[in-house]
Amino acid sequence: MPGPIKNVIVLGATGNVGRPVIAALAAAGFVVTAASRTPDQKFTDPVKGAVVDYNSMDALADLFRGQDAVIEAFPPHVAHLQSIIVEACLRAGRVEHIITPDFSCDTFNPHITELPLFVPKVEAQKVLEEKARGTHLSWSAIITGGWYDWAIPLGYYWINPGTKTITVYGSGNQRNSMCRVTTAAKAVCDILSDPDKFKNRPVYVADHTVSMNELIPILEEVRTGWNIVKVDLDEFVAEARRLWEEDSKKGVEVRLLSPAYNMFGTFGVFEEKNKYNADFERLIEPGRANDQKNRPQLLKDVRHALVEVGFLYLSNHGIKESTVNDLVKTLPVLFALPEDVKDSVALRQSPHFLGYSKFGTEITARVQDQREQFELANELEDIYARADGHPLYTRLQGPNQWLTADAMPNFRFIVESYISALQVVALRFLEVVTEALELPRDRLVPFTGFQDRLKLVHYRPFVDATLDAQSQGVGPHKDSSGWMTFLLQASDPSIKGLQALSKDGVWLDVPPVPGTLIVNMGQAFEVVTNGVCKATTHRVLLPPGDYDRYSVPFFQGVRPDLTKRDLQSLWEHFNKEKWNTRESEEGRRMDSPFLRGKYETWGEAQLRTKIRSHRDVGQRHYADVFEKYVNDG
Ligand SMILES: O=C(O)CCC(=O)C(=O)O
Ligand SMILES: [Fe+2]
Repeated sequence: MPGPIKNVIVLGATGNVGRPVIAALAAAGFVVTAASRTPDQKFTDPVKGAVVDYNSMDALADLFRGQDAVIEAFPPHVAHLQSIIVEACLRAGRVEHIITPDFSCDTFNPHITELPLFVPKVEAQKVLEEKARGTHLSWSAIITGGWYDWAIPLGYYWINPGTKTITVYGSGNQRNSMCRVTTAAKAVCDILSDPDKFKNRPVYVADHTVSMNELIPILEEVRTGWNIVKVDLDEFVAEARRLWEEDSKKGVEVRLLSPAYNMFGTFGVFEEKNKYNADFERLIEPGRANDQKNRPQLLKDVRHALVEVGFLYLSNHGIKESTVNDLVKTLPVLFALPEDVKDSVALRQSPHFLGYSKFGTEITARVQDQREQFELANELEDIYARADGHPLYTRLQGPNQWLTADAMPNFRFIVESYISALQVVALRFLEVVTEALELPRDRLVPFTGFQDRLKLVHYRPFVDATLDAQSQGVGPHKDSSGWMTFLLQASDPSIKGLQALSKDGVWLDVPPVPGTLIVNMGQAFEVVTNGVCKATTHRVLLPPGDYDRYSVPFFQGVRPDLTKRDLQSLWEHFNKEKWNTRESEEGRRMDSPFLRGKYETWGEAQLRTKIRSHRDVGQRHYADVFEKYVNDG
């Protein structure tokens, strides 16, 4: 039996698969080296950055020395390197396990080589098996289907929210399995934690298996006005063949960028008889919800907390202690930086409202809040700037502003690891919530968006504050930007401040409990559940004294293109007679204005809220709509 896997090197570290895999591995406690062909300054301790040179066997073997596992997260067109990599693993001596660069369609299907884009991958797999046979080296291939989470917002998928187009290939009845990148990243961790269980075989991982004809009514419930385009599959594959041959005649080498490549991939997904195993639902490994014994009690508790209470503590959430501790330790250092350093990433510079806001710039319930904060999000491309045709609110999405590594070494890595870990927790928790509210599996996931936001917050009471005149950390509010909030109270447990408004209208302390996160619902969740689950009103009131309080709320994203009608699509399920619920008078006054407001999409309402609360950003980056949003009552 090989020893447990600890040291892991990821090849293709900067890609769409590499980055989340690295963050998930580091969050799970593996010692990670991130290797890419060009030097990348982004990886800092504890993740080690490294440059990989596939032309030198010696250099490669050196790089692998001391590693227990190699993850190949590069695109499959680099798979001809497999022979060199396996050789280097064997020379390095200790490497026990390789995860191959599949992360796509089922390359173990016997018909797959009919789709020429997969041929190099299949050949690489053959080489791997030949070379590893009889050695201590084992491997796993992760089959995921399409990456719908990053592909859909970019319009790369057959659902294109930018152009509001759904393309249906053939009958539309073919089901296919599809995956989120974070789910695959979690699978990498699961496999490396128990490699024997998964060794020398494909592992099937996916979040959903659906057909276009099943998906269209769901998409239409969530948002109307889709333009549906039908494509004849025979003509489509004939055209793919023609383009592929034309490329061959021209001597095209990097096929990944040519249309024929994607067309064959699409055909593989929509072939009518599942010849290429695009629907692999029956093969998906359990992995989720393995604590069946306690499930009924858990569901009861969660339902009670959501409907009757509004706030809950989440323990045993599975986030690695060091991921939380690294962040907690960073906060005092971060906020102690000189004001000009913090201001180098000022929020006002960012059209995405991501950056630093100093003390006293925020007002809640007409009183100035006593806090400073950094707003961050999972790193997304600024698609609004990149291509025409996206609605203005998509501009909320975009890259973070990072402090330089000199000012804050490791900062980016610590934050990204935490965000990745929280994304996984939030999705797992949503599965429990869905079941607790008696909804079909995956029914709530379509309400969640692609951008999750994180705030790092620092509070200080006024020096002259008294018990009668306490400082307002943040005034009473319901969270507006998230679907669910997962809050980390990141100071000593003796430091209080957070309070929630009970159903009877009494402010209750919500003290920090080590090892837990506090979960509360956001305004969109309240609307979707027809008010059955109230977004609880809360505030931070700082008792007088000389201390600092730190907190880190993570706001799970809401899909910005949701309309009022979309948000009401579950109201029949959440009918008020069946689901008894109540709220205090003060809480009711906090109600979400979205349904009453005049804005059609959630994203536009969000943009309006952001512009109104950060007017400097609004004037600077949204001059055309500034007056309209600020003066609309
Ligand atoms: O700092 C806290 O504990 C709560 C922060 C909060 O409610 C918010 O920023 O929305
Ligand atoms: Fe809040």
